[in-house]
Amino acid sequence: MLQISDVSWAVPAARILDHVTGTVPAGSLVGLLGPNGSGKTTLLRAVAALVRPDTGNITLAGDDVTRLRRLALARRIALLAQHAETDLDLTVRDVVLLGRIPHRRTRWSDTGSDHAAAVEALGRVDLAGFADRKWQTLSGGERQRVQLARALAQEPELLLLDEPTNHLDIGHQLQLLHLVRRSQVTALAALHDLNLAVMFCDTVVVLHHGRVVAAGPPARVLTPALLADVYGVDADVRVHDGRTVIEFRPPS
Ligand SMILES: Nc1ncnc2c1ncn2[C@@H]1O[C@H](COP(=O)(O)OP(=O)(O)OP(=O)(O)O)[C@@H](O)[C@H]1O
Repeated sequence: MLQISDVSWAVPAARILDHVTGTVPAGSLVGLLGPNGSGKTTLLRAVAALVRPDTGNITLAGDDVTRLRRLALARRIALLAQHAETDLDLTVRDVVLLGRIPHRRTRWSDTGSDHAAAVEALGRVDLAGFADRKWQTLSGGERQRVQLARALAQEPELLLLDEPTNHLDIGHQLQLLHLVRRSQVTALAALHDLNLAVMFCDTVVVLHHGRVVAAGPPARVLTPALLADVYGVDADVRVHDGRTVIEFRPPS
């Protein structure tokens, strides 16, 4: 379980995270929602121990993430960042194998099981035939799926996803979140698409100006009043065949 307790972080000009508290129970998928600039990426980076909170703490299965050594962190937490780019001349296989580095006994050699984990992860993201392709030749959506394969090959205890459906067509958006759910990995995902959050997340946490303004099951949290307050949009929330669907109206 991930526990975030009363976390604040500020830069000289602004408080970016303001007393944020929340949990991600083991095996659940929690959606981190909120408008642009509300603090989602910063919170994910704090959970990955890339940002050190000024106050509060973050624990994974009881261990303070800021006290974990780099290798332990890399074994336990995978971060699928928003803009994972490289200029290196890597193949898809090389990129996915990066996820295995924290598990190697020696630093330099891939084992048969590393290769098997990489091939299996590529199959799971629907890119089985791509192992020898050059990273630079992939489309944006293919790159995103390779990065997910890298994160899955890492076999983390916690998966952090920063807008993972960026660049993906609707079929692959649904497939990616379905895959995360089915893998039963404990996951925290920053999402902009609120209907995807309703469809796949066990609970959501809504950030606004760095504060948690609502948390709970998505269908209960995402009311028209909240969407108006936080996103400034006019929306209807309907239930069709037992599924909650959010319909947005154009600004008047
Ligand atoms: N190192 C920094 N120095 C100054 N401001 C920062 C720093 N890091 C983040 N911010 C600011 O903090 C706010 C929150 O940024 P963050 O990237 O966490 O938002 P977000 O919710 O992920 O946004 P988006 O949906 O646009 O990706 C933004 O206003 C950003 O400009």
